[in-house]
Amino acid sequence: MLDKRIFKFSGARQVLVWLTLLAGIQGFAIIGQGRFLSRTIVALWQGKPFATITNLIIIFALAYVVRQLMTVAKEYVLTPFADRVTQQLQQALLTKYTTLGPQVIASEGTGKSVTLLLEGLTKVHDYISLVLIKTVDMMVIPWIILAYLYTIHWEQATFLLFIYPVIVLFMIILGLAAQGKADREYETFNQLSNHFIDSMRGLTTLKQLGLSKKYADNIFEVSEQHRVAVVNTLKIAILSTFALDFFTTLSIAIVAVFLGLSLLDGQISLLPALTMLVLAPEYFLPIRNFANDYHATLNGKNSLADILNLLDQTTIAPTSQIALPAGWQQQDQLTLQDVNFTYGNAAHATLADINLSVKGYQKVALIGESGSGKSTLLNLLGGFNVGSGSIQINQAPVAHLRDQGWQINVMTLPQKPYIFHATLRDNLCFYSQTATDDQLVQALQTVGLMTWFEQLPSRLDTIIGEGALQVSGGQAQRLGLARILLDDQRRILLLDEPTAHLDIETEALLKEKMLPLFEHKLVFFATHRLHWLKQMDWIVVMRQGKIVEQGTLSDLYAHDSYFVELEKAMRGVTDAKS
Ligand SMILES: Nc1ncnc2c1ncn2[C@@H]1O[C@H](COP(=O)(O)OP(=O)(O)OP(=O)(O)O)[C@@H](O)[C@H]1O
Repeated sequence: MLDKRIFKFSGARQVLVWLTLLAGIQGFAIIGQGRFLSRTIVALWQGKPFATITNLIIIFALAYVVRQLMTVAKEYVLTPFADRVTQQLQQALLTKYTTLGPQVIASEGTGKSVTLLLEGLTKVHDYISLVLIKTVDMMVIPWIILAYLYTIHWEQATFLLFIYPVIVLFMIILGLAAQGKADREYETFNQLSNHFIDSMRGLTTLKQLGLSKKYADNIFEVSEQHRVAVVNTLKIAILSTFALDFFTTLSIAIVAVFLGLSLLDGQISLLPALTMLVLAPEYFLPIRNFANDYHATLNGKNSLADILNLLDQTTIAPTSQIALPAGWQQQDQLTLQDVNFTYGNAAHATLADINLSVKGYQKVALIGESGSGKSTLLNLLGGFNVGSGSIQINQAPVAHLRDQGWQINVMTLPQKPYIFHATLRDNLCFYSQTATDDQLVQALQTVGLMTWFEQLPSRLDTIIGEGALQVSGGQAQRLGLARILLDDQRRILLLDEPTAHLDIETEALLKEKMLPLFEHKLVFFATHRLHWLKQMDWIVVMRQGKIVEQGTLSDLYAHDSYFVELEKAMRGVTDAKS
């Protein structure tokens, strides 16, 4: 039940010491409560004066209050710790997602990532709040009570001692079964989250393909699987609660029978027998509480394990070793030698033996069939992917390009620039935080968005993006371009098929705006559209993660090369478009 990694969090040991201390006091309070309740009953039985009984009742009440106060105190100690840990985990998780990049979201699933960050953390909070108290109670209270019971009647105490491991064994067996069911429940829950988000995102496509009904059925099926998994976990939970209650009640009944027989035989007097009988259920109570909450905390435990496993994934921390004080300049040179890169879950290297050298304001096209590794190489050049091999900037070796000195020079324009749910102003001031409103409007004019802009209700303050004013693919692309236009510092441009989803007219219009942007910049341009190649200085041809050819366009045409073969194939596709 207890994930030992909880103890790695700062303050966990102090919390544990406090909980042990409070549980100890509570153990004594329980004994006091049992002892004085028994004495009161015996005094009543013996018909003692009311004054004697009042004192006994007062002490019993005091013990009861101390017991309850300890419960409150334990929560008082634990809740700030659980709050702090959850907050730390949330921060660490967000940082990790940012450092690991979009690949990790893609491999985990957006739905799961979102539920982990929202619901998962709440479950972890509940788990920490419950698990530590219950575990400490179970480790401390029964043994204090048992030690006291030994002073009363050692035979019955020994019986209670021996029955305890049997109950623990039983609990472990049922716990393992419950863990299996809860794992299945957790798995189906994550599947459901991912399916749901996927279907929501792809709703337009599903509608167009007439598959929305099929997907709705699919979601229903997964939610049914989840429902069955939840019910199965509940069945085990109810069964184990029932079994545990049965065993503990039976044990107490056996103790009661033997105490009764001893009373009849005159081997024990009423007070110790009654104290024993009152305290026997208290002896079993912590383990029953532990078992009852065990099932309630299993999902929290799984979420915690998932979060900690994700946090344990190695990430390469950003460095700040690369010095380009004046930004990327005409004389600067970047060299990649035998660079390899493998995605975490892939069996083979996605990029292999990459050798590439670029200088100054070169325009470099990356071409190759789909899946050949163009985007992966662009991500490596942007410092998102970190591979192995040698990288040099101006002949000085650098560990990787996840470096602030490098990344501060880089701008990217992807296939579909992401439009944040924010004002148009915030969406534009991406690379240039200090741009004035006039500059923003000028940029919108340059990318041909003036007519659209003039119709916006609050102009630059209009909220755009999901859940607000929607923009078309072409408009998003133009906004992405405007982001780049507004920056006059960064001189390295990474473009990942920025016009792939645009019609040929929009592309032609945008090309006009884009080409001047390429001046005085180092440009890496991944594309399937051949007409861009004429404007490029250097062409890198990729195939199955390798650079198979590189050179100027005329160099490549001069040989009967893979490029010519690829070009023919691409022309077959693009001729229809261009
Ligand atoms: N996050 C990822 N995890 C594992 N493998 C990945 C991941 N992203 C891409 N790949 C794999 O890496 C290979 C190269 O993909 P990449 O996206 O770089 O190709 P590409 O040339 O840009 O393709 P396209 O022209 O279709 O965009 C593919 O086989 C792809 O399946």
